[in-house]
Amino acid sequence: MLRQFHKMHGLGNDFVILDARDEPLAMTEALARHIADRREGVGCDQLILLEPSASADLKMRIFNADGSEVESCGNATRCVVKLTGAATVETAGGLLTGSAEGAEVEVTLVEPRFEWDAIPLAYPMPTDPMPMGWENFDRPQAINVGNPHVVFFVDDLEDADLEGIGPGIESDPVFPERVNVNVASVEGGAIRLRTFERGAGLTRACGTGACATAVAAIRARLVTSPVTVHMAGGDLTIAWAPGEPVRMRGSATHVFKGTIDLQ
Ligand SMILES: N[C@H](CCC[C@H](N)C(=O)O)C(=O)O
Repeated sequence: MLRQFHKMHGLGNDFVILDARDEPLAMTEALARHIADRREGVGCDQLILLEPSASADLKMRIFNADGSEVESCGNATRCVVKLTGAATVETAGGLLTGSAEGAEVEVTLVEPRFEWDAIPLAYPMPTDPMPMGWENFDRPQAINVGNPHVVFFVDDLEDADLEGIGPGIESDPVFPERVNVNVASVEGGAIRLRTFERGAGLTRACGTGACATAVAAIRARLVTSPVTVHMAGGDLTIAWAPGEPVRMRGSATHVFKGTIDLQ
């Protein structure tokens, strides 16, 4: 069975987007893993499936490269808004709004959650910061921005062994739904960020990671809103104040349209 797809990326965090609004497509973890495979499939960090929605212009389902279906994806939301012109997007992490403004896309995500059971954590504990450590990464803030994140602030980002320590934190039993791992430094009023993503590993940028990290830095009075977040793939501008949803602005790039044989 041949299906058309769009290949897009948000700051190097790349996606295969399948539009199933007119022609349903039964997605499985195995099929998502196959499409995301960079040798036997098309290759992407996340597979994005568009479906009809009763509450928004469309529904966006997100599957990590390991096949796991998750609640939210910031970079992909900008790509979907740019590709479809949708102004409202239903996701498992909440109802999002977006608009394309020239070369950039502005997306409003959800209001961040901070309670232990909203992250979620396996048992009650403070989340600002968590009284826990993993080797030389300790006392992170835990924040849910539609999906779960922990944020570690360090002095030397290059020295942080995120590749080595990330997998153990991602799958620590204290995170029953696993977690996205963010390590950041604050320099000159801006944030530099690296993210080890749940279900995808190190990516060149993470939109929800940038949102969670900006919220953590604003709460800790390390920066003021709006704040620029620098990542390997490029920059996002994040705005937030307590009691508000998080707003993200950045690019979204269409690379090519293709056809895949789903057998
Ligand atoms: N790995 C994330 C989903 C993709 C998030 C990221 N690509 C973004 O731009 O927000 C999770 O399991 O919650």
